[in-house]
Order: sequence, then structure tokens, then C-alpha cells
Amino acid sequence: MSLRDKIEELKKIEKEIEQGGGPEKVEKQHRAGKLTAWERLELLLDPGTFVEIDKFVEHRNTYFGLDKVKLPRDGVITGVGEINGRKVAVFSQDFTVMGGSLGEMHAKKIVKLLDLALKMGIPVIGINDSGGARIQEGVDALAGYGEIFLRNTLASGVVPQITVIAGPCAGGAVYSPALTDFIVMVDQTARMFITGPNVIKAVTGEEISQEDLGGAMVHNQKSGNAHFLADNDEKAMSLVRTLLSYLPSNNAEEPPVEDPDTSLETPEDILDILPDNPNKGYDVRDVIKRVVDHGEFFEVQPYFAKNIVIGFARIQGKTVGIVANQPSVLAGVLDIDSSDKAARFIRFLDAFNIPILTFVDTPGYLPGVAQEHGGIIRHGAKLLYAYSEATVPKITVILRKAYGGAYIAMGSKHLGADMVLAWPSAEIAVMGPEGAANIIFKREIEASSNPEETRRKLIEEYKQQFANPYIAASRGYVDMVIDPRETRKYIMRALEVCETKVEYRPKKKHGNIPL
Ligand SMILES: CCC(=O)SCCNC(=O)CCNC(=O)[C@H](O)C(C)(C)COP(=O)(O)OP(=O)(O)OC[C@H]1O[C@@H](n2cnc3c(N)ncnc32)[C@H](O)[C@@H]1OP(=O)(O)O
Repeated sequence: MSLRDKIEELKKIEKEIEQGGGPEKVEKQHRAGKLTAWERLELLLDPGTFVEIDKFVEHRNTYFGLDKVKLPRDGVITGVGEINGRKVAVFSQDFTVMGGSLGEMHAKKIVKLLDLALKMGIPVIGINDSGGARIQEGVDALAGYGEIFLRNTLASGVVPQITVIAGPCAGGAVYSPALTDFIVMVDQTARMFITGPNVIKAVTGEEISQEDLGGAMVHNQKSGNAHFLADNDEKAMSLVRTLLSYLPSNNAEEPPVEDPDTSLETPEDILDILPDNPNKGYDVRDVIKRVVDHGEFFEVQPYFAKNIVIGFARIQGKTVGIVANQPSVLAGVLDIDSSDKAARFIRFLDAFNIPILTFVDTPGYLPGVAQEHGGIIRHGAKLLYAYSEATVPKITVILRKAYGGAYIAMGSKHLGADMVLAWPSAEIAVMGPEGAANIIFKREIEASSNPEETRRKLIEEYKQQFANPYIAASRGYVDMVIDPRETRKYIMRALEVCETKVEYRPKKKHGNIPL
């Protein structure tokens, strides 16, 4: 055979592999509202940038007649491509090939890709659409998952890891996505659960559909396992591209600078957001959008623990991570879920050199038996730990209420904030005026001939004295009380000052965050 003949043969082999599970399976995939593994990659990556690795890999299992079965690419496409001109490592499971099930060689391909991404310092994107461990391959499949989990853990905090769940993801398979930084789930087609409805029915007698058990909305809203909900595969890929635009490729890099907005102005109508009545809520995203570049805020986990808002934005083109109490939901209290949500995000930001911008308006930690017995002490401590541990620039703006332990937890000076700004509307105190006056003036109120009038008077007195930012500012706990119309300018200046920030922590193997 001449070289030309051999090239012809190569093309033929490649063409066969590219068929995946064949036209029937592809049609079934489309009928289920899903794109194929290859179609997803085409949408995710910059055109013409994908370089495939391990296209010719085949399984070597002989049990249950598998030796007679060809599984193109062993059910997963792996390689390196570009997103907005920056390199990324990607794998995309091919459901048309034995349900995208993960056997020994399928796992080896993913492991090789993760090792490569770690060495090259590039983000990893995994597109999951799989029936899980390939049953015929038994313990070899399980071993494969274990090897992947180890790599996910080693890569954590070194390169960003993003997962798209675009089909089933069941059993132990869910733990690779759970070890990554962000999970995008596609509505109606994605499913994640440890045990499916049939097993649950057999063990506990509970009856539930797959969608209600582990659908995209459930994990976005209830469990908090997912970070983004996408209407379909196209939207999921576009979401990943946007997310990556905020992130550095690895922990030794700064995030990319994009479309800097150099304006110092904060719109005048920022003054109209806070209601006159301090017990009324408002949407903190209205404040955020008036302060960040071009009013663009990319929210993370918008459906989960809505009493805290987290997400990415830019100031002068540079990425910041935002953490903000949401006074329109549960008055912006901190509870178990919101503490977990914010703490994990802060740790991501710190790992990837992204400054933390915090907006505070919280009446405190949520009281209640369910919270106490659910471990609010342990979960709330995560937030304190995450802020204290973080060495990236930390800028905090106190908008209104900053009471008690929640004042300390929300990026206070005491946990190492580099700049704490307060609006004149800030109320920094151990608790709200009503609660405080009822405790410290209890005897005076009881002894009064008109207790209600006395209570009102003393609450007002407490408000005048303590419900303001000036006592904290007089101690240096607040660096500056500012006109809200200068919020953006002060944040810009603070971030500029922090650009050369270096802060050391004692040497240790790792800390022991209260998990
Ligand atoms: C780490 C430990 C683990 O991963 S334990 C989890 C093990 N996996 C499971 O229990 C899930 C088994 N699979 C299923 O329940 C279904 O196939 C799910 C994923 C719900 C998809 O259903 P559906 O969309 O109707 O597709 P289907 O059943 O026709 O499957 C398509 C082809 O793929 C195959 N397949 C699927 N899963 C596996 C698997 N784990 N091992 C081996 N093969 C698998 C199916 O047999 C089917 O093959 P074929 O097209 O009929 O030749």
C-alpha cells in the first residue's frame, strides 16, 4: 500500500468513528430534544479550533459479548479547543454509543484530558450525557470514576472546571460534576440523582418522577447542586462561553480584562432604590447594576437561596465577584443555604484571584429551631471562614442593616476587608432598634405609666444613637461614609489601590473549613 492508500484508509476509519452510534441513535437523540456530543462541541468552541485526542481509543472488555461490539471513541470525544481565543480542555460524552456509559477506556480518556489540563493550566469543560458506569465493565468502570474524582480534586483551585449536564447522570457518576466549580443543567433533559425513582420506591416507598427527583430546576432551586439552568443545549453552551469570559485560565493568572468602562459616575437614581421605611425590601441587583461596568451582572445560582445574591461583573474591565444580601427575600437574612452558597463562591473567587465586592443589608442570622438543628452554627461558620481565609482584594459596601453576627460575617473589617464603605443609611449595631430597646430598656418600659409611648421614645433614642454608620466609622471599622452617588468611584479607587495587595497566611497543609 502506498502512503496515499494508507491515508485513504485512515479517512475511512475516521469516517466510521465519526458515525458514533449511527444515524438511528442520532435521530433518537434529536427526538429526545438533545444535540449529539459533536454538535455540542461545535456550538461551544470557536470554529475550527478543536483538536481531538484519542479518537481511535477502543474498549478491551470481553464480558457479556462486548468483544464483538465496536464502541466508537469508547463513547466520549476528548480534546482541546478555544473559547474566545483562549484554550480549553473539553470532553463530551456520546449518548449514541452505548448510552455514553463509562467504561475503563472512556475513563482513561477523561483522566488523560484532566492531566493535560492541569499541566497546561487550562480550564476543563465536561459535557455529561451518560447512563453511568458501563455495567458490563464492572469494577473497571468504577475504578475509572475513582481516577476521575482524584483528578477533579487535584485540579480544584488550579484550573476552573465547568460541567454541563445535558442528559442522565446517575449513581456515583454525579460526583465528578459535584467536584467541579460550576454545574449547568439543561431543562427537561438533564437528570442527576444518586438512586433513581425505582430504587427509591423499593427502599422508602416514595413515588416520584425522574424530573421531580433530579431535574434541572430541582437542582437549581432546591438542592443547590447546580449553578445555572439552560433552556436547551444551545443556551447551555452559550452560558459556558459567557462564564469563562470572567475567569482566568488558571490560579497563576489574572482574569481577562474585557471592554473597560472608565466612567466614574454612579447614576443619580441610585438614591431612589432604598425605601424610606427601613423594614421594606428592595432588589439589591438594582444597586449592583448601577455600580458595575455597563450595568452587566452575570448572576450565579439565581434560583437557590435567593436571600443572598452572588455573581460576576466587571469594574474597569476587570472581573469582580459580587456577594450581596437580598433584602427582597426573607429581608436578606443569612441562613444555612445562603451561607453555603456565598462561602463556596468566595472560595472560588479567592482561588482564582478575583476580588470580592460585598454589599451588606442584613438583619442577621435567621432564628428558628429548623435552622439551629440543621446546623446554622456550622454552616454560618463557613462564611466567616471563607472571608477570613481569602487574600484577594475585599471591598465591602454597607448599604443599610448590618446587625450582629451577620455584620461580622459579611466581609467586615474584622475579617480582613481592605476597604469598608458605608452609605449614610447604614445601621451598624448588635441588633435592630426595636429588639435592642425592648431588652436594654425593659425595666424603664415596664415602670412607665405609658409603656407604649415610652417604648416608642426609647426606640427612637436608640435609633438616633446607634442605627447609623458613624460609631463604626469613629472606631475605623468603616473606612469611609460616602454619598451613594460616589459608590462606583470609591470602588474603582479601592480596587486600584488593592492591585498590588500581598497578604500572607501561616504555612499549613490545608485548613479545616467547617463542612
Ligand atoms: C459509579 C456508579 C454508577 O454510575 S451506578 C449507575 C449505573 N447506571 C444506571 O443505573 C443507569 C442505567 N441506565 C438507565 O437507567 C437508562 O439507560 C437511562 C440512563 C435512564 C437512559 O434511558 P434511555 O434514554 O431510555 O436510553 P436506553 O436505556 O435505551 O439506553 C441507551 C443505550 O445505552 C445503554 N446503556 C445505558 N446505560 C448503560 C450502562 N450504565 N451500562 C451499559 N449500557 C448502558 C442501554 O442498554 C441502551 O443500549 P442499546 O442502545 O439498547 O444497545
